[in-house]
Amino acid sequence: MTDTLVTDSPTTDSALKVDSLWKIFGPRSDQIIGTPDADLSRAELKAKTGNVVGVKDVSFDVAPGEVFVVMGLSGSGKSTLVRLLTRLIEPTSGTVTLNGEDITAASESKLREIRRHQVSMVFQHFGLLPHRQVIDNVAYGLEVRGVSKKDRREKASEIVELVGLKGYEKSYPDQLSGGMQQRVGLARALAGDPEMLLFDEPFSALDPLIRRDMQNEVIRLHRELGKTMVFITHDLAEALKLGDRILIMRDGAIVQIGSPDEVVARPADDYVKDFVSEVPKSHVLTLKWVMREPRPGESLEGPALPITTIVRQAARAAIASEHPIRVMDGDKMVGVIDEDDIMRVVVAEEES
Ligand SMILES: Nc1ncnc2c1ncn2[C@@H]1O[C@H](COP(=O)(O)OP(=O)(O)OP(=O)(O)O)[C@@H](O)[C@H]1O
Repeated sequence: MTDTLVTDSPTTDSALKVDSLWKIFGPRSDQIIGTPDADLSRAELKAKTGNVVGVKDVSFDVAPGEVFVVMGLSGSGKSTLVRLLTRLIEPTSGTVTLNGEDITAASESKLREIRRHQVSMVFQHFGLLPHRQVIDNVAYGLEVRGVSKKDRREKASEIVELVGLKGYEKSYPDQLSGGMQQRVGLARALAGDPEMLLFDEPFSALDPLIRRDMQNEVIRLHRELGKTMVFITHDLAEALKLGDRILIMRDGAIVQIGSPDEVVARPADDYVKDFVSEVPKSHVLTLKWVMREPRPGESLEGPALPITTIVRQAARAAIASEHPIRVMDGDKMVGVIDEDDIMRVVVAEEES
């Protein structure tokens, strides 16, 4: 979502830190971790013990303001993982730390406080209150918190405008399209000014065009508000579009964590490779992955572009310039790229 290449674990303090998190469903689920059975595949464990691994030894860090996407097919454990983050489901083992607070050790009252003030969730089926107008749906969380009617209406109007629903304050949910209802859901999540937003496949039921609008809306809101976001999806294109980094899950475990360009350029295994095979490479890869050393005698007078530029965005400059583009990492030239190099990426993606 940003042009910044986030490769390693964030160096800033984490907004969210997940450490060796497990969720096993079934009988005696707490007696599996640490035994050889924990190494069995999900199917083998189920056959042997009747337990199902929902989330398997998952660790990751999310930096403040980062958009972190968790992607996987149905059954890969995404919903379980997102619910573990606020302990809507109890972990079997491991820890979740939110803004320095150990969620796994928090009391019930602390958890309620965190869910009300620090983290908001946006679901596919948002569960808007049908007999309440948009404005009161948006203000609902503030009402629960005991904010006065005047103050919560004021805040809710501000947020309604922010998500593009101005004029619909007095409508009821069933008078709105699916996309607009999801905007109400977004507004409701934002009204309490949480530090983090958790999205659980919020746009999966929307038509493709409306879905695209909503994705753009998330990008815009992130730019304006800078909130940390954890976004769950089964859609790779959505993951690549929204994520600063993407965690790919399979059978409850992590297959790869990386920035969109890393995942596409260096898939961790055949599973990810298969996933990304249809992705238009020139839309995702940055110059980092396609630049080369200058050839002897080659002109170094071409325009300079940052190494984080997406290939497609560099194409116009490459075509317009007689000289190769200089690829810059800060002030340092780290390589060059010309029209032919870019064409090679585009042709390769057409062939695949
Ligand atoms: N309460 C439960 N009891 C037993 N097994 C469960 C429970 N909840 C989830 N599972 C199992 O855990 C695994 C992960 O499920 P989860 O719903 O987290 O996956 P998902 O990636 O979110 O899939 P989907 O997109 O279909 O919801 C699945 O095999 C599922 O059957």
